[in-house]
Amino acid sequence: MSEEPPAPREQIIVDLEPGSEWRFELEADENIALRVLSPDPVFINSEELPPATWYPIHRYTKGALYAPTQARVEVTSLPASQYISTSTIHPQLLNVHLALERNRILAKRQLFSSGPSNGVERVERGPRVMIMGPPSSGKTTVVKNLVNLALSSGMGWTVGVGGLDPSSPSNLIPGTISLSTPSHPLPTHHLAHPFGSPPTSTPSNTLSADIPTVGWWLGGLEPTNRNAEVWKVLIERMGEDWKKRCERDKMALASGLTVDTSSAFTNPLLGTKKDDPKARYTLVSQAVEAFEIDTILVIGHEKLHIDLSRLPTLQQRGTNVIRIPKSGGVVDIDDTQRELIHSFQIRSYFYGEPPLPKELAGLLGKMVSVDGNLNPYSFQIGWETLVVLRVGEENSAPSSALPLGSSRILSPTRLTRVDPSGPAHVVRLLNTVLAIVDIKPEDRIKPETSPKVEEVKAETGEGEEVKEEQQEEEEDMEEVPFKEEIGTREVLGFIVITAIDTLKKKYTVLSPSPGKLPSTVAIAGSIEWVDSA
Ligand SMILES: Nc1ncnc2c1ncn2[C@@H]1O[C@H](COP(=O)(O)OP(=O)(O)OP(=O)(O)O)[C@@H](O)[C@H]1O
Repeated sequence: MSEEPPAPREQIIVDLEPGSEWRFELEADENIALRVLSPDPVFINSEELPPATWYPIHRYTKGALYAPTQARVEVTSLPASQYISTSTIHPQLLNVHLALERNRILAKRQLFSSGPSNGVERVERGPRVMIMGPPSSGKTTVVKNLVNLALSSGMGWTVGVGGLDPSSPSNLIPGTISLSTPSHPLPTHHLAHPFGSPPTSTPSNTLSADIPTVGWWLGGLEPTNRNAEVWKVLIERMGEDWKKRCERDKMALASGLTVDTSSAFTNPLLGTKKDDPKARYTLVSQAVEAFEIDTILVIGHEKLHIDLSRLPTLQQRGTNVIRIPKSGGVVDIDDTQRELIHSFQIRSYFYGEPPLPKELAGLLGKMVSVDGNLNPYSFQIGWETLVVLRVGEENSAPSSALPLGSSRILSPTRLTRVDPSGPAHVVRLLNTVLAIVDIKPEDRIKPETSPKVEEVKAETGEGEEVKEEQQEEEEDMEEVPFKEEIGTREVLGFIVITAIDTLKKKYTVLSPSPGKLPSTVAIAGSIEWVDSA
């Protein structure tokens, strides 16, 4: 019996007026593809859609097509939630882009020519812009648009993208901050990696070009007062990395940097030391200093704009604070959706990006065949072999365990080795995502030079008692034979602990590719993942 040929597809057309946006929100069962039928270009997040070719967009994605001139687009199916709006912030984003582009061109001229400047304004480096705003204000979307505008200009820029939002969406696994350097416009096919996927050991996918990316592991979804010191060190390290990159790559220096931020940046009191009550917006000042940011774009939020314009640390540096409107199309992402995005991003790290659904396969031809070829690998590794560490004060023994009147002086980025034989509710390793860090021979410290836990006695007159307790505490804590610095080092990759065998003393871990782990020292945080796909 021969199969019946598929019914001819109904042609669904979206007509766009000049300067309008077609906004869509795809649900769990909605996958679409679209193609431009009219002669003029149509953009998605400032990436030009290839003319006449189908462009797939996966379920859950939310976004908008923008047509500067009259346009006609064909869609495979109409999402339940979609509408056309003539209110768009594209002209404003274009104005910002043109101002940034001018600086890039002047910087390039300055950096690549040795002759006198002949009265032309001297600009030593490309623009460094940081985007700020409350949750779901469109920060990531603005970053993506500005980066794509620069990468589409035909000038060969390699704009740095700073991901200072360890929550969602980020470039690597949630819990990471990242620095990437795309050289082609970033596509919008799905929500796993809005800034392009980093190269992993898994085969690359045509839907999200591999983008060179370096990541640092915070191990949490946002900067908080508890991880503020670790955050500070990570930002400094990332800033140094960017500086070094610019020293060896003049084009990167001329192209500049665009930084996405966590909405926690809008909280004036976060990360501020208790002994400095006057300090405000410490997270902002730290980032501005680390990356030598010259412009902050504030989305919407009038008070934040005024607050930052008056901030002495920014005034002293001459940082411009500019307010841009919030797009009416930005979708409020609730907690359930955020969890879904996080889970999706982690799954994509291990299993690759989602395969295209069959109904789009015929339309997209070759694009489909590369999906689903990924080779994640699960294996067992002994507790003694895989060294799992935690970074920071919050992971050390509780201060309440110390004698009355005494307090502990610990380095805020100290390392603690996690002992998996401890009580499960304390150890919390099952389903934990671990960041693998590189260890060199010089990172190991000899036992006699290992840092000891120090305690100071408050003036209570109970000296002897405190000393005794201190010794017990020291004996209980396992010394970590590595320099503290490895805990905030750039990461090599990620694994997840999927099972713990307490009898055999082994972890089962999932890695994105077969073969030996690049290092057997891993940092745990609070990011957990269970594959529910
Ligand atoms: N003009 C638009 N039309 C339709 N959807 C949009 C538009 N602009 C942004 N969105 C969508 O709204 C959602 C929130 O935007 P975005 O992630 O840029 O905000 P954010 O401020 O970075 O969020 P977060 O709170 O995670 O920091 C995203 O799914 C994005 O694709």
